[in-house]
Amino acid sequence: MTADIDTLADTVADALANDGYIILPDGPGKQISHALYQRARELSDSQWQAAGIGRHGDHLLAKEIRSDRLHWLDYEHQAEANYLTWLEQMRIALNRRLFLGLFDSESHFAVYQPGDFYRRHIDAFRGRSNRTLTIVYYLNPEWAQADGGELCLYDTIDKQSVRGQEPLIESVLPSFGKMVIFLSEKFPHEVLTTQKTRYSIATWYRINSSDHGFIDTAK
Ligand SMILES: O=C(O)CCC(=O)C(=O)O
Ligand SMILES: [Fe+2]
Repeated sequence: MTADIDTLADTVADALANDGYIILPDGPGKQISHALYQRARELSDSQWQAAGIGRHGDHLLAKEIRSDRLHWLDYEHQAEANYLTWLEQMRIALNRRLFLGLFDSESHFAVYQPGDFYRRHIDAFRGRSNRTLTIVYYLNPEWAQADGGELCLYDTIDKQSVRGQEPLIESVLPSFGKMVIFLSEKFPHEVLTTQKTRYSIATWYRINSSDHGFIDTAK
């Protein structure tokens, strides 16, 4: 497993340094994807919470912006623990290569029901967040173009473009096992309305912003 992580981390680090993002056909492997897909489907209604925006979640405002529901991962459940362990190995491997100072991570499942979306946003605002790297991992067998729910990534590298109208650089179908990794500050993105139930896991690697005796923990 470690050898695989190192090879993958080389590829990811190169892409992040050159382009700021990468789309991988397969993240931690089919076995982990299958276990997580099963886990997502088994979660009961009460285990999914409405998504907020911002770290403390303004739920009323959020409804205009996103309509998905979330479940945070932890080490209590085996499938979640396996993936969190993989994410930790990847975090350490990327730190060795890129010196990003990635300190910890937070991860949640998301479910989008037909009609759900997440409007264009940035996961981190310059100087105001410690979310540094975003990883989105898709758990949807048999996804077709007509099912919608694409992740659209926009480009901020072109300084000429008007804010909110940056050019589209990628439109990603949320197909099984696919993983998208990007610098959180650099890419506005959105989830187009889905026609089918859409499962994913979003992770943010964070830098440590603890100071003045305030301990900054994930979530
Ligand atoms: O599910 C996706 O494709 C992206 C989700 C997203 O942008 C987010 O949770 O911040
Ligand atoms: Fe996002």
